[in-house]
Amino acid sequence: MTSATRVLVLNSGSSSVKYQLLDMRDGSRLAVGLVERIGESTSRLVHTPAGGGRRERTAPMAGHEAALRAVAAELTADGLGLDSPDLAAIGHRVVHGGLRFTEPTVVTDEVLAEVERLVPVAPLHNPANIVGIRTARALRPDLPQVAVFDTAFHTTMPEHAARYAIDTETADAHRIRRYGFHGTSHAYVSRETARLLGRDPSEVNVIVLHLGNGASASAVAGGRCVDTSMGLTPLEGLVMGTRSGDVDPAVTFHLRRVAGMSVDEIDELLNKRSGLVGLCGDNDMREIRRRIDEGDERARLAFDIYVHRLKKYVGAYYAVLGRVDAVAFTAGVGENAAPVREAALEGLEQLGLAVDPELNAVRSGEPRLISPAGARVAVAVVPTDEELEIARQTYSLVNN
Ligand SMILES: Nc1ncnc2c1ncn2[C@@H]1O[C@H](COP(=O)(O)OP(=O)(O)O)[C@@H](O)[C@H]1O
Ligand SMILES: CC(=O)OP(=O)(O)O
Ligand SMILES: [Mg+2]
Repeated sequence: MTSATRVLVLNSGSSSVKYQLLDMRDGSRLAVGLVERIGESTSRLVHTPAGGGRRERTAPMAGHEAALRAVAAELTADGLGLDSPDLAAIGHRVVHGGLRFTEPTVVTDEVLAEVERLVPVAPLHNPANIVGIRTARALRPDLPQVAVFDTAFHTTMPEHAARYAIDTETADAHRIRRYGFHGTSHAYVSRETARLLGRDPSEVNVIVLHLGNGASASAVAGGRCVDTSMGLTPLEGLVMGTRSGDVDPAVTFHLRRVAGMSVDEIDELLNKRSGLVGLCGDNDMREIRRRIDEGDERARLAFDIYVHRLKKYVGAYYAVLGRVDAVAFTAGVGENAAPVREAALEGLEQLGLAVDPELNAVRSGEPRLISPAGARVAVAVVPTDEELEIARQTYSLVNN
């Protein structure tokens, strides 16, 4: 038990850090912020304390350690420094936890070594998470650092969904299987969707579509994940901002043998130069919609490919679940891009799926229904809150 009631959450991405300081007595935010373009000369920190007064700084930050030290300085300037006795713990998003981490975990040297061992299967994410943990630990060695894993929610997937159909001995020797990611978001959003419907999560089947820069779909039956679109790494599944999602694995052999690309070059191509950016040069859905409105054909095709893949996963997870109570759209694209929601469900009326154009056009930060009154399946927009969920899990671990 601790009398301290605050939790700092760090969500370190490949070139960014999102952070929030929360008071767990009521879940309120004391400060929120973001550092972008880490490693470039134009790194930018945007910090907003609870009372308002947004501050923005542009200064080169060579890596995540420099970024976190800059964040700590901003918090100190607001009297919310990391040295505060009110801080109970620091919660970290860790993307890959393999099979071992099914619950939030207090970080020890041994835990850190395991997260390090998983770097090859989350090369864009785990290294940043590790630096985040090390830096936070150096700043407050006495405080519990808690890792909350993206993979944890998906560990309930049955073997027939988690295994690839490849030679079992080879797969087991190298722990090759589908792990799934964005689990904190899929867990939070599926629960919030049940709440929106006024029902208990154990009673509802939900298809969650987490569409951010990285994107994934999941089938959640009675609160448990039964399938998800990301696999061994966050590359499989939906078309994303810069990642290809599903391709025939033979594409990689072809690029190696015929195009003469190295494995690292192919990795970079599929993770960073594919998806929307590879198709049309832009990865931001706002820009793509603007270009479509101007008659840009490449942007139109990129949008159509994105939506076609999404629709296929909705159909697949409908079949996996058998009965679907709700489809929930979340994250940057899912929460904001009405044309994506409309196009993804277009023509699925036979499945009881439809979007009401007027409700779909509403802009709001609140969970809301966008299906027509009386629809067989609820379609919802449910803003995700990975930071709040990480803070809750962190606080509950250190407080019990
Ligand atoms: N108003 C908007 N309309 C359409 N798309 C948006 C809007 N705002 C954000 N997005 C999309 O959301 C993406 C970012 O989503 P987000 O969930 O924040 O991603 P991540 O957490 O992976 O960085 C942007 O790249 C953009 O495509
Ligand atoms: C796992 C993953 O894809 O995360 P993000 O969307 O933050 O890149
Ligand atoms: Mg995200």
